[in-house]
Amino acid sequence: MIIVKVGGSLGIDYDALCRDIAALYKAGEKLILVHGGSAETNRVAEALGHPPRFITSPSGYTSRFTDRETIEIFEMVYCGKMNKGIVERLQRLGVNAVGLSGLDGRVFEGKHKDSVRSVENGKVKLLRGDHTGTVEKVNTHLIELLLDNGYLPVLTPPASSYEGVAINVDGDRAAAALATALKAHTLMMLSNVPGLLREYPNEDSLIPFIPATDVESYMGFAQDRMKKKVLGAAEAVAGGVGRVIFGDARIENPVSAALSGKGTVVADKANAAD
Ligand SMILES: Nc1ncnc2c1ncn2[C@@H]1O[C@H](COP(=O)(O)OP(=O)(O)OP(=O)(O)O)[C@@H](O)[C@H]1O
Repeated sequence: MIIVKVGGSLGIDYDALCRDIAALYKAGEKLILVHGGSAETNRVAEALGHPPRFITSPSGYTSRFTDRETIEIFEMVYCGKMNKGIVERLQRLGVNAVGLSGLDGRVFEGKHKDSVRSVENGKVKLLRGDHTGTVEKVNTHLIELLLDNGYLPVLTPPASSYEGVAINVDGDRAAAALATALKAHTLMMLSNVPGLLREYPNEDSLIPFIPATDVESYMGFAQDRMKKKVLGAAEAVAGGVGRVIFGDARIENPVSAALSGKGTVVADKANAAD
């Protein structure tokens, strides 16, 4: 089982990604696709007159402040335009893809965090009315039903809170929780960079390998949004996933390239070249 998480940053080639996924699926590979949609959400939010607001937590993680209006815009883009765009591409390629958010069948569940701490001008502020959380539970039953019947699940945030409220969750960590729950041998996180860069944004400074026992010590190379990917990778390998690969989604055959070892591979030495 391979879990492919593709981001929503500018430059990602969804046509190339879907062609590659369709070929692998037809060759008998069991795959699940998880996707983001951040850049398009920012664009639509601006156009609707409700521009995005990003906050930095005291521990240095960046996230989107998600009030009720923002979660509705988020759903329009992630569950609507992005999810159906990918499902349509896969259907055209003859793959019976089914698009679901974490709310559907409560595939992704977690605790609703209504207030969040944000560092602004050196001061910590408490902001209320946030619709965010972290995936704590993955309900694999619906996913297994789909996989067992030949469908390819295409999943996206938001998740469901335990009370059934939509919550914005990080897609990388949701994919890590899914890979752990399904005991996937490979989780890949594809984005608009070749992998984890030692000197971001210098693309020649790619870190090719990170030992699974030592992921946290590479956290210092990741800035802003990349931190969640490194955190998700650490969670996945700690949860028993064989290897995590940070790969490039701007290229032809992005999944096959990552499978062949391109990008940053996080694994025990033994699993690195599965
Ligand atoms: N050391 C680093 N190596 C590589 N990328 C880095 C590094 N530090 C920061 N980044 C940034 O992290 C970004 C990837 O994270 P981002 O969350 O934007 O991607 P995504 O997964 O495509 O988005 P989405 O939230 O829509 O799923 C890169 O585009 C890059 O700008």
